[in-house]
Amino acid sequence: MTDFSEWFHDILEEAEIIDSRYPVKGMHVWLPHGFQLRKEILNILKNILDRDHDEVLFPLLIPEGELAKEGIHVKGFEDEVYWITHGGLTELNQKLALRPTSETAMYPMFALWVRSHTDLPLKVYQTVNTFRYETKHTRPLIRVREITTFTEAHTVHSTRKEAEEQVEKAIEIYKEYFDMLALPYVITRRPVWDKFPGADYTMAFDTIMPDGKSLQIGTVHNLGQTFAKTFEITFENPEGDHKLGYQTCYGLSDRVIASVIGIHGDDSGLCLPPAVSPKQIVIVPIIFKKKGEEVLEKCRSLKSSLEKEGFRVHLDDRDIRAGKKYYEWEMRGVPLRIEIGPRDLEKNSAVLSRRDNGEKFSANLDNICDEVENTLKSITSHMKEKAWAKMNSNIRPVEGLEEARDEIENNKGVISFDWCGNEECGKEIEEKIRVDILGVQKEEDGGVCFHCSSKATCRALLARTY
Ligand SMILES: Nc1ncnc2c1ncn2[C@@H]1O[C@H](COS(=O)(=O)NC(=O)[C@@H](N)CS)[C@@H](O)[C@H]1O
Ligand SMILES: [Mg+2]
Ligand SMILES: [Zn+2]
Repeated sequence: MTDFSEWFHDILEEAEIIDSRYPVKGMHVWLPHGFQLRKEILNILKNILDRDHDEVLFPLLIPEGELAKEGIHVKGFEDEVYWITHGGLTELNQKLALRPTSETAMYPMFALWVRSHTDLPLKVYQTVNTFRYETKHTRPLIRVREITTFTEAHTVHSTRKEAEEQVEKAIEIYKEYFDMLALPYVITRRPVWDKFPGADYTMAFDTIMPDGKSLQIGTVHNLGQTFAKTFEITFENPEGDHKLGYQTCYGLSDRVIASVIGIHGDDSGLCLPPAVSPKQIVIVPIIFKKKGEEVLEKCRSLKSSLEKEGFRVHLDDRDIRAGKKYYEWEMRGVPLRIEIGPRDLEKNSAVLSRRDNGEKFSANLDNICDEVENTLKSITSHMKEKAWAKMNSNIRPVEGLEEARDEIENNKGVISFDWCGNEECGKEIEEKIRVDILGVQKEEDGGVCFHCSSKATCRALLARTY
């Protein structure tokens, strides 16, 4: 883990997450193990969104005319959009964009769907691949050109207040989601120069990767009425007047998977939160000459009773050394290993071994399901505590720009500081010490800006970012 970038690339290969040899830069193949991890991570999110959103699916291709309608939005994406110009040998009379995100695919349809206030609030989401011709250094899962796991939610409301409330609800959804993945985060309001193109304001979730650089792992945008005006998303209110809708959208990507791998991983490999590990438990029979068959029998019945409880279990009965199995399943991040040998048969017990802290203890087979349930729960809370403690130790308050420069040069991580909030001061800070201002963490009067010494209006965060 001393060289995180190398560790990250190596583990993606060794744990068979993706194959990055695909011959298009920034696009990779999901391998079976990685695809299962991605599926479990997506399931958690879908179960939360499905409570009060409808899942939909929009076309990948967006006519140039629609994409170009919202000036600020298209300006923000114009150098990232992939274009389709031909169908076979026939040149298309209108270029088609591969969606970089789906506002301009969805909102012409929202204009057809939304007629009356009774059609609101409209709350849909889709999990699709989106395409962005990223010119900065691409990295698997972190900065890709095909964002394969892009979950975007889009909502329409009848009042500004309700849209603002939806932004808060989306923030709660992301908190619940990241908590289940034991991922720590800071939440800030992005500076105006770094908000989503076309949004009134952007709330962002950032985490800190092991190399001290921050990674934006989720964003929630209040779109106000900008897109409603452009795409004529209007509704008839109870008094019969035609009003413009108020919108929000929020999104997550492959970066969530990158964070689960990077933040919880260690020098033994992956360390997966039980909620998303493709296999939560691996049973390893300790076979000697005598009693081999009985041990295997016991392992099989243990597997089926755990599976009946809904756990994802693998029985590794390959004829290879147990040590080799331990290495492999620890590298693949399985949270809990259960060993059963002849001695355990006599005592009707098994040895449980935790991947997160290496703890080994024996448990009675009669109440093994409760033992497993409780152990997996304590693994999740331990992983969460550990990750939050590490992140919080990497957020340091400083009094001045030079101190911030030293901190960032020596430790990277996140710096918190008193800020005046205005643009040219913020941009000067970013240029002078080569950082990004993540944004405002808390509105807070009193104190002076740590750079320009004018009145501070907030507590803000800055970092070197991906
Ligand atoms: N090139 C990329 N590779 C991986 N993830 C990315 C990439 N670009 C953006 N993301 C992730 O996608 C999230 C949503 O993207 S976004 O531009 O901020 N927001 C939107 O596109 C809005 N339509 C909400 S879905 C970001 O928070 C970031 O975590
Ligand atoms: Mg971008
Ligand atoms: Zn200032």
